[in-house]
Amino acid sequence: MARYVINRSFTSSVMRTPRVLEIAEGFGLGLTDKQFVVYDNLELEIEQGDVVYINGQSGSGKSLLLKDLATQMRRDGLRVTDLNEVVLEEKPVIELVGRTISEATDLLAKAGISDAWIYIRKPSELSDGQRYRLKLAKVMESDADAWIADEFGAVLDRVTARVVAFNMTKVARRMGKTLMVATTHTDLKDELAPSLIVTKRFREKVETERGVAQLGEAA
Ligand SMILES: Nc1ncnc2c1ncn2[C@@H]1O[C@H](COP(=O)(O)OP(=O)(O)OP(=O)(O)O)[C@@H](O)[C@H]1O
Repeated sequence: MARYVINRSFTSSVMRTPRVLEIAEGFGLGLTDKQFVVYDNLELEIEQGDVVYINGQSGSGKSLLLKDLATQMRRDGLRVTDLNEVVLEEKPVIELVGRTISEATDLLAKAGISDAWIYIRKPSELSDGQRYRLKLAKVMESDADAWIADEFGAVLDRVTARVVAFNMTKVARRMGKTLMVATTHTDLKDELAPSLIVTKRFREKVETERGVAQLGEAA
């Protein structure tokens, strides 16, 4: 079990343009620098193989948390594959994952792609949602210790998002990977069967819920 401590705050300084000054005057806003705290000594214990589901409204701090966890894990010597860092070569989809065609179709199916027309297209010819799923297949192919995906399933219709969440959890648990996803959507709890749910509220408020599912339950 590794323990991570997250601290994050920003000092906001406002650029005093004529329009800003007019707005400030009109709405009675003070323009002195203010510090706002996003995380204040948040302690998280994450075990290898955990599924971590990070929720919260837009701007609440989900991406910052994922990035900090990834940084700390890498500092501890863990290998982390981040969906945001996946670069797609401009080749047919079927060439981009797996060592064989059957491995490729299997990984793609788990990521929600099972259409032969998509297999033969290049990434630039895919929709955002198709590209996102292709990146998920690349993440599932990686032999890293932890997989992270921000905006998880955000560009997918909700049925596809649920199917992909279920498959990804299953693969991660089978392979003993730590899976950490962040999204504003709160509808993936059943499919992800997370071992840890982090709900980020505004300012530094955070709720955590552990033990929603034990390793292997979702498989
Ligand atoms: N470099 C920065 N300087 C100042 N404030 C920042 C910086 N990076 C992030 N923030 C602020 O920190 C807060 C959390 O940002 P974060 O990107 O983690 O939100 P999020 O929950 O992932 O949002 P979304 O769902 O919209 O992607 C936001 O209010 C954002 O404005």
